[in-house]
Order: sequence, then structure tokens, then C-alpha cells
Amino acid sequence: MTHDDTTADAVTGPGGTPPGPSAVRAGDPSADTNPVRDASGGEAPSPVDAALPPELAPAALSLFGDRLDVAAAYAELLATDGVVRGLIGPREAPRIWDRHLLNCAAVAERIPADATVLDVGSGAGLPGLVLAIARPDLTVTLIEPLARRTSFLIEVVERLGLTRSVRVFRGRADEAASGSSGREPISGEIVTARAVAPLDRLAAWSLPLAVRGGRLLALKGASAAEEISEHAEVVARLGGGEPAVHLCGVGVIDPPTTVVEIVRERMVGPPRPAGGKRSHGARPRRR
Ligand SMILES: C[S@@+](CC[C@H](N)C(=O)[O-])C[C@H]1O[C@@H](n2cnc3c(N)ncnc32)[C@H](O)[C@@H]1O
Repeated sequence: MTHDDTTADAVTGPGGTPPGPSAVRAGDPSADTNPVRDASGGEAPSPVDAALPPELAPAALSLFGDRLDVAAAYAELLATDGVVRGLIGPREAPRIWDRHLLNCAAVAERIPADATVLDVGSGAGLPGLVLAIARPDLTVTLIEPLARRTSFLIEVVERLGLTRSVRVFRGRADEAASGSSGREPISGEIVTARAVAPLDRLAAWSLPLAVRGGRLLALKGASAAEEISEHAEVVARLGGGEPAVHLCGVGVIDPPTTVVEIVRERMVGPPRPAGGKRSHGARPRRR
């Protein structure tokens, strides 16, 4: 994975005083609808695309509670800025609530109170930012190598007023786990990931980020069982316990979110590079 160097250096965390979420409320069609042009010259989606569909309101309220207005502000940012900046496809805008926000928020039920969460490959903030919105007790680090995405994430964190609980780490998961460019290695009780890599590669990147007894929560679709049977051996070699499939949000969202959960049972170090030891601070091998 190469870095996209369109913006500044490694990110340690957003600073400054956040202005707080926009006043747009779920389902508020009176939001500013000034058309803006997207990168392709077409008309970008308006905030109305991010309005909470009435039929999803009960699920959204159940998953976000009194944070629903923050979730709505995030939905609006995804559907406008996120689309214009190419972080989310224009066709996703009207599906932001069911396919993205609710799907990700449902996973909060598998995360204990006050946990430290590391989200690998956050992209536009899914699921890490959604979890931070739904669960203000969590401390969340969004791990993402692409500068264009981390700039968006930093801006969103500031605009939503989440700077106390959310940090953005620009880099790959293996760099976060081992520490690189003078940064301390990071770890957490929960590692989340959605749509990042097949289970074997994901486990190799994510398990080193979990403390012993910590868990990887991988949001997977219909492929979950197949991926487990294909990769369970690799997962075991990496120190992971037997992967288990859980459905999250049963009775709240349809379909529920399928999560593959793997406990880091043993601490297994990274494989030694061929030809001897890696010197401190050296660039990790490309996988
Ligand atoms: C398909 S996107 C998914 C984004 C988001 N999780 C979602 O569900 O919308 C995969 C993301 O993983 C990131 N990624 C790829 N390899 C990575 C690595 N080794 N460590 C951390 N992130 C990585 C990519 O930059 C990209 O943003």
C-alpha cells in the first residue's frame, strides 16, 4: 500500500477547539442545498441525500440515542464532502444510513464500556468514527495510510466535536503496531475493520494491535464462514483463538451485521525478515 502524499505528514491527532456538529438534524430537508460540483464536473449530492429515512428512524434512535444529531451531521458530511472528495461513491449517499451508519453502529454491542478501540483502514471513518459517535465512552484511533482520507477524517473529527475521544493515525496497521518514524507502537482492547482485507491478511495486520485477550472485530458479509474455514489455521499461527461469527443488531437492523470475532490468545511476534534482524526504525517489509 503506497501513501498518498497530497497532504502533510504523519498525523498524531487533531487539535484545536471543535466548532461542534452542524445544526442539521436527521431528516431535515431544509438543510443548505446549494449545489456544488464534484471532481467529475457533475452535480454533487445535496445534504438531503443524507436525510434519515423515516423507516430507519427507530433503529437509528436505538443505536445512537441522544447522539443521533451527531450521527446526522456525519451522514451529511459523508454525503457532501465525502462524495465530492471521492471518499464515498455518489450512489452510496442515499444508502448512508442503512449500509454504513447503522451497519457499523450495531457492532457497538460487542464492545465493553470504556474500551480502547483501534480501527484499521478507516477510509471515510467506517466503522471507527461511527462507534465513537454512538459510544462516547470509547477512545478510538482511526488507522488509515492515505493522506487524502486522513485529512478528511481530521476535519470531520473536529467538526463533530470528537477531538477528545478520537485520534487519527496516518499509516498502515503494521506501522501502528510496531511504531515507526519515531512514533510509539499503539495497542488496544478492540481492533475493528470493515472491507479492508481477507481474514488471513487482516489478522496478520490487526492481531498485533490487540493487547493479550483483546479482540479483532471484523465486519464481514456473507463470506464470513467461508473465510473462517479458509484462514483459521493462519489465524491460529498468528496467536488468534478460534474465530467466531456473531450477528449484531438482531431485531434492530435488517440484515444484522455479521462480525468475525477473534481473541488474541497468544502474543506472536512479527516474522523475522529474511537475512537477519531489522534495525530499529527501519521500514517494515512490504507484504
Ligand atoms: C475498501 S476501504 C474500506 C474503508 C472503510 N473501512 C469502509 O468500510 O468504508 C479499505 C481501506 O483500508 C485502507 N488500508 C489498506 N491497507 C491498509 C493497511 N495495511 N493498514 C491500514 N489501512 C489499510 C485503505 O487505505 C482503505 O482506506
